Amino acid sequence: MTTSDNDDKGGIDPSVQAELDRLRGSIDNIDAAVVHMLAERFKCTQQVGVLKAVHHLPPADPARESRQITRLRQLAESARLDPAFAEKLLNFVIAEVIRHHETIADSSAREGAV
Ligand SMILES: C=C(O[C@@H]1C=C(C(=O)O)C=C[C@H]1O)C(=O)O
Repeated sequence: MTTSDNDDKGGIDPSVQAELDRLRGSIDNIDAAVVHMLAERFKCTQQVGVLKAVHHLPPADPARESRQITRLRQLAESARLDPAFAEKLLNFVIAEVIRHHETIADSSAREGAV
């Protein structure tokens, strides 16, 4: 990017705009895929939450999480993604899943008490 990429009216050079639009189109597609993949993942984890509540298993499984983090860090390294970022992202998602599992377990316990 140089100052010559902007015209006198402060607009963006059409070829730069075209490249920006192309890249942003791909970013939008990737974001949509991420949302759809997360939605599918949460559909599965909700079912795991019900299974755990019915069988009185704890909402969190730290041993499983630790295996997932090891695996995801390796995948991130081979994909040239920062492994620390991949770990943070997984922990963020897992924390939300555990919160859901706790809610499912609470409502299951309340239903059992009726
Ligand atoms: C989904 C599960 O429950 C929790 C959530 C996990 C996840 O989101 O990947 C992993 C381990 C558990 O703490 C599970 O036990 O598999």
